[in-house]
Amino acid sequence: MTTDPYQTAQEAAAELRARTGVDSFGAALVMGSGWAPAADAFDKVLAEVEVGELPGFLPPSVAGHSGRVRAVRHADRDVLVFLGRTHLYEGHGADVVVHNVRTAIAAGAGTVILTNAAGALRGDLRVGQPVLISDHLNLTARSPLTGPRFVDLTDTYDSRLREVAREVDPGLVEGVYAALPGPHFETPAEIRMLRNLGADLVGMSTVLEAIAARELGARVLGLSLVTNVAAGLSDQPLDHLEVLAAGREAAGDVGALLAGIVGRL
Ligand SMILES: O=P(O)(O)O[C@@H]1C[C@H](O)[C@@H](CO)O1
Ligand SMILES: Nc1nc2[nH]cnc2c(=O)[nH]1
Repeated sequence: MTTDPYQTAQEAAAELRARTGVDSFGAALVMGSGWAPAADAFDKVLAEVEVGELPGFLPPSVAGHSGRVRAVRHADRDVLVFLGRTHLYEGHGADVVVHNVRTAIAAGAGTVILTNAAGALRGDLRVGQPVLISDHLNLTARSPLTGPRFVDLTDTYDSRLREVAREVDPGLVEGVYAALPGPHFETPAEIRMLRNLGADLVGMSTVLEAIAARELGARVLGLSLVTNVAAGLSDQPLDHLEVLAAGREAAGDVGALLAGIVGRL
C-alpha cells in the first residue's frame, strides 16, 4: 500500500473501471464466510477480476474467501461483489482490510452491503438465519482512520436500508454485532461478557469496513448469517468448516434476500 490508502483506492477504482467496462457502480457487496455462493443470485455477470491484480489488494488467505471481485448487473444496477475479504487477523493492517470498500466507493458505490458469518449469543437466533445488524461493538481495538477524522457513527447501519431489507423479508430480525480481532474463537467466559455488553452476534470482520464506508459518506447495510451458536452456549465445538457449511446451506435463501435488496436500492 502506498503511503496514502485513499490514493491507492482511486488507482484501484480506475483499474476496475478499465477491466469491467463499468464507469460507476451503484452499490458494492462484500461476501463474508459462506456467502460467496449467494453471489450467483444476481442477473448478469459482466466481468470478474482477481483482486491481486488491483493496486493495494492482497489475495485473501482464508478458506471460503476467494480473491475475486465480480461486476454484476442486477435490476438495471451495476454492482460490485467482492467474493471474499481480508481480515484483520491476517496481519496486513486495517488499511488493507477496508481497501475493498474504499475502492468500491471510489468507483461510485453509494451503498455498501457488508455480510459476514457470526456466532449467535441470543437464544432466538438459530443457525442458518440471516440477521440485520442494527449497531456494532468494535472490540478490535483498531480504527481504519488515522488523524483527526472524527467520523459520526450514530446511524452507521442505515435505518432506511434496514426497512428495505424488511420489505424483502418481513421476518428479518436485528442484532448488535461485536467484532473481535480473532482468529481464535471466544472462550465461554468472553461470550458471557459480550452478552452482558449487549452483543447478539459475534464475528471478526465488518466493523472496520463500516467505519471506512461512513467516513466516505456511503450508506451501509450489514447482514450476519448465524453459522453457529457462540462458544459455551451449546455443547458443540467451534470450527471454521462448520461456518462454511452453514453458509453453503443458506446460500439460496440469502442470495434471494440480497437480490431482493439490490433490486430495491
Ligand atoms: O468474513 P467473515 O467475518 O464472515 O468470517 C468469519 C469470521 C472468521 O473470519 C471466520 C471464522 O469461521 O468466519
Ligand atoms: N469471533 C467469531 N467469529 C465467528 N464467525 C462465525 N462464527 C463466529 C464466532 O462464533 N465467533
